[in-house]
Amino acid sequence: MGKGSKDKRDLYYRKAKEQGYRARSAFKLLQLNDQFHFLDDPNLKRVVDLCAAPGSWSQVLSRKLFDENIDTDSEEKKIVAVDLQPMSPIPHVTTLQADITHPKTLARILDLFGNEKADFVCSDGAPDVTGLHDLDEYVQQQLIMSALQLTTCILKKGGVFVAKIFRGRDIDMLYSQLGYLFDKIVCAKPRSSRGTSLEAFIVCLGYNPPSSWIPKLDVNTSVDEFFQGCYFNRLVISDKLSHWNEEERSIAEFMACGSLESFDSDATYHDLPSSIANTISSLDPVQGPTNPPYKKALELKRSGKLTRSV
Ligand SMILES: C[S@@+](CC[C@H](N)C(=O)[O-])C[C@H]1O[C@@H](n2cnc3c(N)ncnc32)[C@H](O)[C@@H]1O
Repeated sequence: MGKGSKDKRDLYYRKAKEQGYRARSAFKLLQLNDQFHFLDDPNLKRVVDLCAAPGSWSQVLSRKLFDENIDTDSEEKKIVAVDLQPMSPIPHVTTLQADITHPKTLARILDLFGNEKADFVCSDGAPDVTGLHDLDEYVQQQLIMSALQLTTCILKKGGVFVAKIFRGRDIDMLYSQLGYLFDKIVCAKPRSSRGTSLEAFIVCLGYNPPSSWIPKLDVNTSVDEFFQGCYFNRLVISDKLSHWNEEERSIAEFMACGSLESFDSDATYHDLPSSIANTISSLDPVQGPTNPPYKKALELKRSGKLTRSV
């Protein structure tokens, strides 16, 4: 594959570089926002981007809050981006290299917000895949739960939470549990997210937990323990079987996002207007990797010290 051929095959990859975004995922958040307008609220002040590296979602947040909404008081606005990996600086974004599952991370974010709650939290988290399908699915679910736990500790009432999910076997359960904490849950699929992938995004609008429920961030808490108190009066598990009550199944509304004119991420465009097709030349990445695992090997190779142990 020649340099630049990905520029032609994946138009979102190309568009990201043209518009100065570090990753094509920027368009997922932009297309979600086109549908739900959560970033167009002029009162948006404190925003958290979980699992943020390399930072294209943070770039979108920075542009929306500071470049487009210049009329509102920028003194009060704050964006905090958290990732295990280091991130190169982004204007108006405070980056934390930290694990979202660790309670100290929550304390650090609250500290940066002066103990005020956040208006919006998003998470595009994905763990490293092992290839063992069941293990990967389990770790992904744990990461979503951690993002949710952290969010419930930091989000203001009425706030919005957006997170990447994979529509696996048990996803209905997550939708119904989220329904206890938010006014509305939508499962959204932006056009820039490949149709062939199970990836989708839950958009949770109007944080509104039961008044007696206490949020907690603890990786050792089981899902049942976490939601304890939410089910009050809504779900009863009984040993005695009474007559069958047909309970409404909780299925999140599904919504495709992104205008029909936007590119389809699964399509190969053979018929780009020649004015575009002929001018496409490869563009350099917007931001090189900060500390890739292969960095040391490259340095050794350049200095002729790379040896292979047999
Ligand atoms: C798909 S990338 C995020 C892309 C980002 N939204 C963007 O637009 O540039 C997923 C990220 O999740 C991060 N991650 C995975 N587990 C994490 C954890 N426990 N704490 C913090 N970050 C985590 C990974 O380091 C990775 O950078």
